[in-house]
Amino acid sequence: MASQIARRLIILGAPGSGKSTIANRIVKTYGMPYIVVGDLFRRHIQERSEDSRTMKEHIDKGVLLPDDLVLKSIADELEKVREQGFLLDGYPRTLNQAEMLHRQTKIDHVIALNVPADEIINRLKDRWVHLPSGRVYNLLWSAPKVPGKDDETGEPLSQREDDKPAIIRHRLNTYDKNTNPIMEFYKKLGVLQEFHGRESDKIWPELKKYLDYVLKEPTAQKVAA
Ligand SMILES: Nc1nc2c(ncn2[C@@H]2O[C@H](COP(=O)(O)OP(=O)(O)O)[C@@H](O)[C@H]2O)c(=O)[nH]1
Ligand SMILES: Nc1ncnc2c1ncn2[C@@H]1O[C@H](COP(=O)(O)OP(=O)(O)O)[C@@H](O)[C@H]1O
Repeated sequence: MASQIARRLIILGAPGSGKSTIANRIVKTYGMPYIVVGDLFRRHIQERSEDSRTMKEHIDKGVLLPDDLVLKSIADELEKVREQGFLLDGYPRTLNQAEMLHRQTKIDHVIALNVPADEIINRLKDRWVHLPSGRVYNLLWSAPKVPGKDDETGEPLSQREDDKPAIIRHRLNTYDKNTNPIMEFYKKLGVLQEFHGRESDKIWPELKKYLDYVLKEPTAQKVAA
């Protein structure tokens, strides 16, 4: 079912909490454009485009990229989907990013995944990705049909540099440091909804019930004429 009115959604969560996994189910169910900030940077790095060196240096060490570079990178993508609405994954990661976005684009719903850290660390050691598409697999939980190969293209899967345990711990610390001010920001705006759990298959039914309700409500931003 595609939502008829532009809805602007954000999915928040720690690295490895299942944002991409859940976001793909949201996109399949409600049919809105899906912007994955991390994949955007990985594409820049693969294409060796402008700023790709800075991006690679930061990402391989699990260090957040400068706020202004991030907003510059996603501005064009958001502009392209302003009318249809979108699901944004991987932004904001700092309060400043949330405030900068709020000045440009009002967000209708913020979905926050809350998954225990031990569960996340356990998952990420088995995360394999198909870099060109951003498709995500897990050797124990959602393995590819052919080991090491992407289900759709048959191209090789790889593990991300920043999924190494030491880098993950750093990224989780960064997330813990930054997340409360961002959650408070969206709580004050009355758009935050948190979902707690250890498994995406348990979080999804509750999240879908919530979205079925809110996406039917005509509360979304009237698309600017
Ligand atoms: N064991 C397990 N793995 C999961 C679950 N949900 C997602 N994953 C896997 O955990 C890893 C992180 O999920 P991902 O969607 O990439 O999280 P993101 O970093 O927040 O986008 C991937 O390998 C997923 O396939 C789950 O409920 N259980
Ligand atoms: N909004 C952002 N602000 C700053 N850096 C970011 C942002 N989003 C992604 N990055 C950079 O890209 C890396 C990978 O992000 P992402 O693919 O979203 O990780 P995950 O899917 O594991 O949460 C981050 O560790 C960070 O270095």
